[in-house]
Amino acid sequence: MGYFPFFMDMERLQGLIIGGGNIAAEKLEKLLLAGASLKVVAPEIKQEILVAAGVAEIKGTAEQQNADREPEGSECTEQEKPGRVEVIRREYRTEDLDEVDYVIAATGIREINDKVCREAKQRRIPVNVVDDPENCDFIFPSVVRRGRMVVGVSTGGAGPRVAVRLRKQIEEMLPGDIEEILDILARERIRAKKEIPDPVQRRKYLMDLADGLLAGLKHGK
Ligand SMILES: C[C@@]1(CC(=O)O)C2=NC(=C\c3[nH]c(c(CCC(=O)O)c3CC(=O)O)Cc3[nH]c(c(CC(=O)O)c3CCC(=O)O)/C=C3\N/C(=C\2)[C@@H](CCC(=O)O)[C@]3(C)CC(=O)O)/[C@H]1CCC(=O)O
Ligand SMILES: NC(=O)c1ccc[n+]([C@@H]2O[C@H](COP(=O)([O-])OP(=O)(O)OC[C@H]3O[C@@H](n4cnc5c(N)ncnc54)[C@H](O)[C@@H]3O)[C@@H](O)[C@H]2O)c1
Repeated sequence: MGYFPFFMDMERLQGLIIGGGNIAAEKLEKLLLAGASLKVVAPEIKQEILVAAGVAEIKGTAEQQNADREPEGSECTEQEKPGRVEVIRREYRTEDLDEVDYVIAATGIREINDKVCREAKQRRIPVNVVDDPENCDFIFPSVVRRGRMVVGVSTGGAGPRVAVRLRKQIEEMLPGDIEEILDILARERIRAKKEIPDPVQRRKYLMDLADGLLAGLKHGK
């Protein structure tokens, strides 16, 4: 195992989640915050995933939620809000991997997860198996988001609870205005690239600006 935290632009990739239960819903929610496009394939799909896909309304009671479900064995593909979540209510098939950039196996059924994992690896599609870190090509970190800033904490699978605790500590220590600071820096960066042609001067300008904004923060908070 040798993990490296690349920060991928998820908006460019097509993801697939096999399984539509609690863990699938959690992974989906995190990926959607990064603007991901995902297909979810499972015979039973949780209400919150259907809501995210735009194929169900938020309902109050469990009875109402069950009433929303398609009869078992029905197969239907419903295209949701453009480019975000598509739900396919049936069991996994190999061809689900067609044109997919990464896949998450979250069925809780060992044979199905193993099949997804094996077939993804055959196609060199990165795979996450939620209850089998040894077979994962990528694992999920505990995430802090503040606007453009993202922190991912991983213990390499050793202790997810530790990742959660560290994430909470990082959340507490972050300056409140970090989002605004990064918005200013992003704007100034674009402007500086156009208006300060000398790279040495540009670099100094951007470094001084960043240091100044952060210093102001330290004193202001
Ligand atoms: C960080 C987070 C992100 C997320 O889920 O997106 C995440 N797990 C979280 C929480 C959490 N998960 C579990 C507990 C109970 C305590 C415990 O078991 O330790 C808690 C703690 C809690 O809930 O407080 C149970 C658990 N998790 C895994 C297994 C299987 C195994 O280890 O074999 C089992 C046992 C299942 C069982 O026994 O039945 C596996 C994985 N979980 C990972 C990620 C990956 C490695 C991350 C790392 O580097 O540490 C990895 C390898 C695969 C993956 O999922 O990618 C998310 C926190 C989100 C947040 O709040 O910030
Ligand atoms: N990674 C983590 O952080 C973590 C934490 C806790 C649990 N887990 C593990 O995650 C697994 C899933 O948990 P859950 O609570 O989401 O389970 P769940 O029972 O709520 O959901 C299982 C889903 O798999 C679907 N499914 C079953 N057979 C399928 C098939 N052939 N093709 C496609 N989909 C199929 C079901 O329809 C359902 O949507 C469990 O094994 C659990 O131990 C992982």
